[in-house]
Amino acid sequence: MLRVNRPGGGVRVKICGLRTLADVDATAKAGAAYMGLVFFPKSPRHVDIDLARTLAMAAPVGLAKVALLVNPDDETLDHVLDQVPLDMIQLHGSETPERLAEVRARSGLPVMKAVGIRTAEDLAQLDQFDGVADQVLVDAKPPAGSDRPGGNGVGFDWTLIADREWKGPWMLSGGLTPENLAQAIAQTGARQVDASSSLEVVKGVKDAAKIAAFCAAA
Ligand SMILES: O=C(O)c1ccccc1N[C@@H]1O[C@H](COP(=O)(O)O)[C@@H](O)[C@H]1O
Repeated sequence: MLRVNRPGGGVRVKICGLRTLADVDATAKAGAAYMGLVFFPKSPRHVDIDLARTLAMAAPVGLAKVALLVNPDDETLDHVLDQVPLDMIQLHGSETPERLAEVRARSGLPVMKAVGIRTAEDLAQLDQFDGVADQVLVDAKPPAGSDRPGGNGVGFDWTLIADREWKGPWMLSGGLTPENLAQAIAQTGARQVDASSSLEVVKGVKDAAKIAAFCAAA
């Protein structure tokens, strides 16, 4: 079975939804590879441009700064790119492969595309982006009634991707916790993982001990 993003070391971690300098510090100290900044006003993890810039400027070398955007127009994209030093864009809306290519060209950055999975029918979406996006973020579909496309703390049936042969790099997310991470990795073969909700004391407020526990579990 071919698994492309298996560099041979440990599993790389993304901690998403950072909102304070203490979060950046905890994420760096725990050994995460990526930190995510959420630019989605309906999210409890939303950061405005000034805070995002402050947090990104505080990231040490080796901690990649990822901007999470949902169906951004060019004006929004340019504003974020002009103000915040970034290493990657995460598109978490209903962007098409064509829009992804535009965002990559406009930003000059690698683009990770989130795909929501609930049933086997959703795997067609993965086929659309696997090997096309610089990374695919394999997330759970939001539950009915949610006002955001991710960050809901829900998972999906990992057996749906257990035997998949990947064309490009990918990352697993959706309801991952320090407690279920080992099983998620064993079942899917993921070499990169992303979490947000389970690492909070209340929505939008990260906990350094939980961040450390998640990275240790990875
Ligand atoms: O975190 C959010 O609020 C958010 C808002 C809009 C789109 C995506 C969001 N978060 C991403 O969702 C996944 C799963 O998060 P969780 O661990 O289940 O809470 C994660 O990749 C976040 O980057």
